[in-house]
Amino acid sequence: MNIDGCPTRTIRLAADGETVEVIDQTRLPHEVVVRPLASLADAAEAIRTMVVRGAPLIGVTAAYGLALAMREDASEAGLAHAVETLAATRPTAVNLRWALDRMAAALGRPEVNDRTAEAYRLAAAMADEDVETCRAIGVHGAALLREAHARTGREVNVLTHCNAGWLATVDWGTALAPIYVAHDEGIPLHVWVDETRPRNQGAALTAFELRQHSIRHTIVADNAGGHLMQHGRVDLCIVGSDRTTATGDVANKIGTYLKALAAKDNGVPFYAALPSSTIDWTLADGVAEIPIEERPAREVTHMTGRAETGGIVTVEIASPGSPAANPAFDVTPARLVTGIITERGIASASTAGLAALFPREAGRVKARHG
Ligand SMILES: CSC[C@@H](O)[C@@H](O)C(=O)COP(=O)(O)O
Repeated sequence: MNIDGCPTRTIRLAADGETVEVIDQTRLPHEVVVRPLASLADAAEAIRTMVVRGAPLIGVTAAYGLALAMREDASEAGLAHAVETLAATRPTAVNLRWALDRMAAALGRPEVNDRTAEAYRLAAAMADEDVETCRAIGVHGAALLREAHARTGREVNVLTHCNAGWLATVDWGTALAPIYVAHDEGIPLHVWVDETRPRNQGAALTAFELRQHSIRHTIVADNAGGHLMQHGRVDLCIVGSDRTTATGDVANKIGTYLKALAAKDNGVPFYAALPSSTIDWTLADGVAEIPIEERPAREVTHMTGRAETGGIVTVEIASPGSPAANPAFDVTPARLVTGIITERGIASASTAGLAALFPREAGRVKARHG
């Protein structure tokens, strides 16, 4: 995608061929700052502090983090330490574990004699693969928007939560990819952007992306979705996911579940868009089994933004001294999900639906579990 007309990816290699460069998402939408990552510690810190965020981008950053780590210590112990350090950064997005397992298996092969070079090669391939996967999600999902437009004959209203756009991946995004593809085809669209408290990924990042791409959108308070759906102002919801079970339960940013409940009550189709790397084939019950990240209370009690006078400021918005809790994700049960948009097509949110699109992956787990 583009920032101010320049084609941009969220992560790339610097001119020295070793340092990794990422867009610092804690500074958006006010400033576009490229941050260099030069070590394992830098990569882990960038994921933990959400300089980079979004499940697919977390996975690719972890892959590059392993490449940076191999420069420091390419031994067996060095690899194990790097995997452990990166895996501990954020618990919910399974793409992190997926990327690390894939990298560790490839780097552990006896025929690999230069682990550093191989790690950079694999990380770059993973980044390219992510772009292709997300583009395919866009192509499949755009069919839903095309159909909605053909059915209604007017602008299609989509509601999305958090940021599952190109900033959350290497390019294109997941939930926003169908919106980009459909918009580029000329389908008239308007996106309701949930602000997404507490970190405001919707108001800050999704709105930034849509504005850069000249797509009509309106930021709404998180609590507005139900009201908009009751009044027929949402044709469909599309969200991303950080981990989806083999049975179709979808973990995504906190607040997603409430939108799905409102959608069910109002007959509004509710889709999750995700690459197959987000499916945790080992899990069957999302509510019971998906680990939910607890983030600092300060993200709830304080807010960061640009002061009307210019600089970036953090202000306290809560009653001083009151305790706050900050579960960062929730799980939407499969029964509330109309369909799952993947790189291979749209599946029903069920074991059979996902297995039909990904028979090999589903089969491997079945075999492992007997
Ligand atoms: C394509 S990204 C899908 C999800 O990762 C996204 O919806 C989300 O919840 C991101 O959460 P974040 O805490 O900003 O990393």
